[in-house]
Amino acid sequence: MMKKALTIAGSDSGGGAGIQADLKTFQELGVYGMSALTAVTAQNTLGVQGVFPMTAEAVARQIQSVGEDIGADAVKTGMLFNAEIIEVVAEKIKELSWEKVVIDPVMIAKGGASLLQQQAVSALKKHMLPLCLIITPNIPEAEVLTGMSISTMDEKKDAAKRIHELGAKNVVLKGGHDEEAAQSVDVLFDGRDFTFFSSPRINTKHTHGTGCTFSAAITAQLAKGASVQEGVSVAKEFIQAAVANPLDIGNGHGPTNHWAYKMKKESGVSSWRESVLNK
Ligand SMILES: Nc1ncnc2c1ncn2[C@@H]1O[C@H](COP(=O)(O)OP(=O)(O)O)[C@@H](O)[C@H]1O
Ligand SMILES: Cc1ncc(COP(=O)(O)OP(=O)(O)O)c(N)n1
Repeated sequence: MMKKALTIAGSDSGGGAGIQADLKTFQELGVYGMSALTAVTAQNTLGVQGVFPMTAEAVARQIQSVGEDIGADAVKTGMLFNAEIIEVVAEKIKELSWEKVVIDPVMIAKGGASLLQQQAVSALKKHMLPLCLIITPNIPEAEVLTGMSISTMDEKKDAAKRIHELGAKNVVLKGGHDEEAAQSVDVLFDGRDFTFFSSPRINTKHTHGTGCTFSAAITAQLAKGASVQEGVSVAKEFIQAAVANPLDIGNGHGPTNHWAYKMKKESGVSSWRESVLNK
């Protein structure tokens, strides 16, 4: 039976992040993808040129339409933009009794554009964190959620514990912003133990949408019945392949390569370029 995943997130017209990244990732991991749009962004690899939020009513209606007919085996949230949208999303998740919920607490795009109003952070903490199975903050987002500054591994572990105390059952503190490190290390805290997911850091500017893709891959795996640990492990492999095989699209921070993981798995070759060139 086909497994289904829903993304509740913003649209990235450039196709590298937001619902576009999520749906590509769901498809590549063999899961039927659905979307409830929270905002339309005019965006490309150079930055965000405009943000046009949906009404809270429109967001609620989309989620209800999916829930009352199709259903979802797992759900992720990305850009939620304002407190009104956050409140209706939380309401709908409760009403529909969805439990496999992954929150990517999207706040600021790489170019600096705000994708979450500052006054909505407390709504995110109050309404969304207690509902989620996994939250996947990057370092700046974890700093906002905890109010602490994070640079050392001890600080990362401390921050993960504090976010867990806010109600998130599992916290994956991502290491992509640790630019000096040789390894990109994501720290998972499940309320008791820490697990470290480490991969060589790739020196590239084409990392647009890494967080969306990573959290969508976890969601797809959860939809198929994976445990939290298994889901994060596959997501880490997925994003590593996607970053390691850039597509060179646009003039700025280009998207990652959503085909790379599956091509690598299916062809057995180590790089996506190798598999394409051999065809
Ligand atoms: N240059 C890189 N090399 C390898 N992995 C990376 C790189 N940049 C990000 N990642 C991985 O991509 C995922 C998203 O991380 P991050 O960039 O911190 O999130 P966000 O896009 O939300 O800022 C994590 O698994 C992280 O380890
Ligand atoms: C519509 C939309 N949603 C989310 C993001 C942020 O995506 P992320 O994966 O964190 O990647 P960067 O923006 O940091 O490259 C976005 N840009 N747009």
